[in-house]
Amino acid sequence: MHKGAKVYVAGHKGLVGSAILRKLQAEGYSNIVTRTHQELDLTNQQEVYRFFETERPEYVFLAAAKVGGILANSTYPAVFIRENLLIQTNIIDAAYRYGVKKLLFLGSSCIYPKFAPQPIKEEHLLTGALEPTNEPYAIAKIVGIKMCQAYNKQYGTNFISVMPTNLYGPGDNFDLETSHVLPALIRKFHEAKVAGAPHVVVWGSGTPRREFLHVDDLADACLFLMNNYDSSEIINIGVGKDLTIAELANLIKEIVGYKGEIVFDTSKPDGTPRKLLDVSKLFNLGWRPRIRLEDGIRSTYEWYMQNYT
Ligand SMILES: NC(=O)C1=CN([C@@H]2O[C@H](COP(=O)(O)OP(=O)(O)OC[C@H]3O[C@@H](n4cnc5c(N)ncnc54)[C@H](OP(=O)(O)O)[C@@H]3O)[C@@H](O)[C@H]2O)C=CC1
Ligand SMILES: C[C@H]1O[C@H](OP(=O)(O)OP(=O)(O)OC[C@H]2O[C@@H](n3cnc4c(=O)[nH]c(N)nc43)[C@H](O)[C@@H]2O)[C@@H](O)[C@@H](O)C1=O
Repeated sequence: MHKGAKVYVAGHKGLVGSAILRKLQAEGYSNIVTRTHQELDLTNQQEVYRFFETERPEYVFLAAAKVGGILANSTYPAVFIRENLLIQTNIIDAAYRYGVKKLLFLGSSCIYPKFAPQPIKEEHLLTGALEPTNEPYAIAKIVGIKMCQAYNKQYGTNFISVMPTNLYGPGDNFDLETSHVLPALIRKFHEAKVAGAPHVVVWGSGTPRREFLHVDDLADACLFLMNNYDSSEIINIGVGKDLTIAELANLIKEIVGYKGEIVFDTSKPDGTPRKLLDVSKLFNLGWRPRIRLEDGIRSTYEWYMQNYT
């Protein structure tokens, strides 16, 4: 991408889209196109075609999606499969019809089988059954990958698919019903500290392992791949290390400065036991994350305090 190229960031108000937008602006890209959800409903095919016909973006970051944590995914499976299929199908097809030079599709580590060998390599896709709590969402993401590959094969497009691990950072969703674990625990420990509550409830057994990547590192990797990766083969984005939910909870407890107890609610689902990504393919291209988990949690906690309290 040259600095004057017309770049469309779909989902620029979200966690990932806003980080990509910040990164593009910081790098001096001067011709960025965005639309809010209110201005353009990406589930509406006619509106999406009209937008691409009028704006003619050259590059697309597809970071618009219906996204949520384990509870939202298992409570609203129909919404997650429908909206994700529509959004990605409309954008990928419009990108082909209106001559987009390159598109980057954001998948997720939940596309891999529940019991995939760890760390999970890209070739483990479609080698086993999926985790039930987010299967409809994962299936939509797999369709997105296959659609990019099919369009590349049949139409000669350059649509790449990247698979990030669990993300966090400024702009995250802190709603306790729909968020992912890391922002949820920042909020729970903070509110318990302020209220002087004796304990904080952490869902599940605390034993599942998760890998966390700061969204500014993810945005950096997305720009790197947009500029340096041209292949239909999917590519993982992560840090190469994970920790248990109990370890994460203790780390956040310490950073927030909460002195009470942690109680595990085993009536809530654990989800997949582990999904550590094998990131050797990305690292071999020369990319590395920069933000340590502890530093990233500290700055995200500061962002939360400035924006939510
Ligand atoms: N967060 C994570 O841990 C991970 C995320 N990813 C992937 O990264 C991508 C972005 O996720 P993330 O930034 O976390 O999600 P967010 O929910 O923070 O952002 C998604 C954005 O898409 C917009 N959007 C949703 N539906 C529509 C629609 N119908 N029309 C227009 N805009 C819409 C949302 O707007 P509004 O809020 O107004 O609806 C929001 O701004 C997704 O593809 C996700 O699968 C992958 C791995 C992990
Ligand atoms: C990114 C990824 O995100 C999702 O998968 P997930 O990793 O299972 O999501 P999660 O962050 O919500 O939970 C991680 C673990 O943490 C535990 N946990 C403890 N306490 C809280 C808590 O308070 N909130 C939440 N949400 N989880 C909690 C929780 O029980 C689970 O064991 C999918 O939507 C999937 O689609 C996807 O792509």
